Amino acid sequence: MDQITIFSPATVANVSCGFDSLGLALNGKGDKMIFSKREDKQLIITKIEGANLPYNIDDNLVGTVIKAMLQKLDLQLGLDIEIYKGFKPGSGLGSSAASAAGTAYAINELLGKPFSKIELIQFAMLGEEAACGSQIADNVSAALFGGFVLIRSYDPLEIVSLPVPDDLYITALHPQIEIKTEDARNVLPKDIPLKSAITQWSNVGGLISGLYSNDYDLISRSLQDVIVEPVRKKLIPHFDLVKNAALQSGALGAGISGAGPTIFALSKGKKTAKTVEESMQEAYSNTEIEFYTFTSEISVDGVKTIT
Ligand SMILES: Nc1ncnc2c1ncn2[C@@H]1O[C@H](COP(=O)(O)OP(=O)(O)O)[C@@H](O)[C@H]1O
Ligand SMILES: N[C@@H](CCOP(=O)(O)O)C(=O)O
Repeated sequence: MDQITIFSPATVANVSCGFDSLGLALNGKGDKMIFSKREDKQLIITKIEGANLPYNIDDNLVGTVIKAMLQKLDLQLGLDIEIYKGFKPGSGLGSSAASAAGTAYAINELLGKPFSKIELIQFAMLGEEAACGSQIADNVSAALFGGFVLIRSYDPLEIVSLPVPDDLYITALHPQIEIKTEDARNVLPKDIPLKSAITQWSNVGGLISGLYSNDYDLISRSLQDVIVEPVRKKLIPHFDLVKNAALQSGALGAGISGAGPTIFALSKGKKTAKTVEESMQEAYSNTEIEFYTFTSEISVDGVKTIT
């Protein structure tokens, strides 16, 4: 194989209660990337559309992921790389993860699949580290596996695929401001009260149980974050306004997508999700900040080959 074109989905990390542990993949929203072998051994980013990102291979996390994979195999490979970003970096929708997971998947395909899925996640996590300083696995695992995922353990890395109830829809409102994941991690508390920890891990258990049993009321009661959201919401203008609008119009729950600023809501059924989207839009249209919204199914597919 001399060339591969892939699609890598946008993802929502944390899903309220599962900081660094839960993630889901979005349907239809994501990045396209084309990797073409070169005669020589150079890695060249030839095109970037949709975002202002570094062309220098050592400054773009795509280069970090490729170099780690080639080094592991003691190989050299020349590539032209085209990156078409479907959404902006710093949006809370896993932009760095879409690039990192898409690159790990594509290079593995070009090399004849020498690596396991867990190894691909580990390479993609190096890309996340290059972007935000931490080897987080939630976005890249959701992007590579598709659906809803749980990071059961970071060391050793263990990913569990969770069921996705048929009627679960996600709505998102993206205020047009950028929040770097690294900055949003720096505001987090180092210690948390035991009472908050108990509430949080009980909600994670409740959410996962609700996904397995298709129990939307249980999912709804569990979509709460008492640890991260109270701190990070201060970085997102009018967060409570949008969250309340989503909840009042029938959403099961709402919260910060990844590190923000995107605000997400989960709903049962497309009709409710559309009503929720309209309410979120209406609430934000009275503010000074530009935004866009969308409603999506949760994608059962992860990164995939287009051609
Ligand atoms: N291919 C890439 N895709 C996205 N971001 C990249 C890429 N290469 C480097 N970066 C850098 O990573 C940072 C974005 O990552 P992050 O803050 O985690 O945003 P997001 O939440 O969208 O993933 C930016 O500083 C950006 O310049
Ligand atoms: N668990 C991470 C997820 C960051 O997601 P992103 O899409 O904002 O990069 C965190 O919350 O810091």
